[in-house]
Amino acid sequence: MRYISTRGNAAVLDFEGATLAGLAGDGGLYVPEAWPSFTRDAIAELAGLSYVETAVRVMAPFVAGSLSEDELRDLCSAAYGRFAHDAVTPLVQIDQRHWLLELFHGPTLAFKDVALQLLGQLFERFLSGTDRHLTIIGATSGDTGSAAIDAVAGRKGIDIFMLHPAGRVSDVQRRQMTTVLAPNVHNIAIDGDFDTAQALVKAMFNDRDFAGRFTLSAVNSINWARLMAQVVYYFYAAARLGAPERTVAFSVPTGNFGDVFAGHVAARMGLPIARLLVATNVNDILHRALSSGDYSSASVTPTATPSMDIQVSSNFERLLFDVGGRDGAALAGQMAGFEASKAMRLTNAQTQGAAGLFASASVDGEAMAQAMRWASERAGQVIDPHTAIALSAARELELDPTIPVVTLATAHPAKFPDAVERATGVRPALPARIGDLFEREERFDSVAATFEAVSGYVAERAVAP
Ligand SMILES: Cc1ncc(COP(=O)(O)O)c(C=O)c1O
Ligand SMILES: N[C@@H](CCOP(=O)(O)O)C(=O)O
Repeated sequence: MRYISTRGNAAVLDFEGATLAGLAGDGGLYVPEAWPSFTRDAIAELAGLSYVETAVRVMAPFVAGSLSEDELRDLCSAAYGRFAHDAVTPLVQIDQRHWLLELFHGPTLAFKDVALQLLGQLFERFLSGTDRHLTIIGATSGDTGSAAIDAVAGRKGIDIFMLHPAGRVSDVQRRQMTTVLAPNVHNIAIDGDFDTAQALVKAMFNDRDFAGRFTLSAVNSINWARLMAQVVYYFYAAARLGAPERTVAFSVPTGNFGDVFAGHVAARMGLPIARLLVATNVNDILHRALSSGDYSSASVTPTATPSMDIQVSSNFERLLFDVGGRDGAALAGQMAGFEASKAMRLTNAQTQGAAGLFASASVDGEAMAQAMRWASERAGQVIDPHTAIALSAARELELDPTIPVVTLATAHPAKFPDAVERATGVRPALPARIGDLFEREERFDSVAATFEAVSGYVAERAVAP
């Protein structure tokens, strides 16, 4: 499989190259040159397979040329062996129509573990036998950070620098990052929001002088391997609900557009998906873009769903590329305009190309709390606020009522105990394996949210290749 940049002007790479590079050299994002295609028979065969076998079938075409199926199976077994549920991502029924796909049984209690546990294995595999040293730089609104840190802490040949917005992640989220004291882990609190952190990370990748001094890599969903691993659970869930004979809809709590883009990839590969519902909180740039073509960024409003407090969604670029005619040069111009003005209009091709599959909704705090109460009263399910945003949107989705709607449950409720308690009266406890989180020592540095300060901090500590 070959990977090309959404902006059409970067080296074409194989899977290993795209995984290690993270961001493309022209500022774009890597995508497969063509989508692999699954027949109906191949989808039907997935119904009885374990998560690991499903993962091997779904991901094998994407890693072809870089990993054999047996190598991929070994990496998946190691990655998913650390999950606390045998099904890895179990489905839970709430009522006749609604299901939850629980994606939070990994080590750090959010869906990010599904991809990042594998990415940690991939980094180790691609670095083994070389003397390369990776400098990973990432930005987090709370969940990517801990999942990435857990995946690479203590690994040889890797340093990770993780930027989080000070005061804008939950205490559990922050401690899950800052209590990891491995010497290759560097937590940086910046005075700003997630968009600022993400822009600083991209600026470091795009600064030739800085990037030329280190072997930079990414753990955010700008890294194609992240999304590839997330495609798997769409197949896994749909196969269990009767695909390909039965179509399924998915409601996805959305911020950086990675998780829902993975659903788009599954649909491109032939999975019969009736609808992908993009559910945002009041930071609704994606809802505005999909419903009216207006992709203009406003300032971020802090909410009870901090992981989705995002107004510039990295992976939306991948969708615009894919549904807009795959014209890298045109998209490079469009993105340059957006980067300058923080506003753009989608082209007709982009709007219409997205409309066939995507629907969207913006959900406020009250509707989120109601969804939490409904899940608790209807099915005894205590859900996290991000999941509740998507469940609330799912309940309003206009669709043939016989089509099952799967809401992606992206985080364990114990990551956001205050919001859950406010809505339901129940204070979810941390699982025993991290029960002592609040007694652990924390370590992080506060750094000014400027390119000079953050790149200087990284440069002082990073290892040249
Ligand atoms: C718990 C949770 N739900 C939903 C999202 C949004 O996912 P995405 O950024 O892939 O759209 C995030 C952050 O990424 C998250 O941490
Ligand atoms: N919600 C995310 C934001 C970063 O998203 P990513 O999927 O691009 O890593 C987080 O928890 O950090």
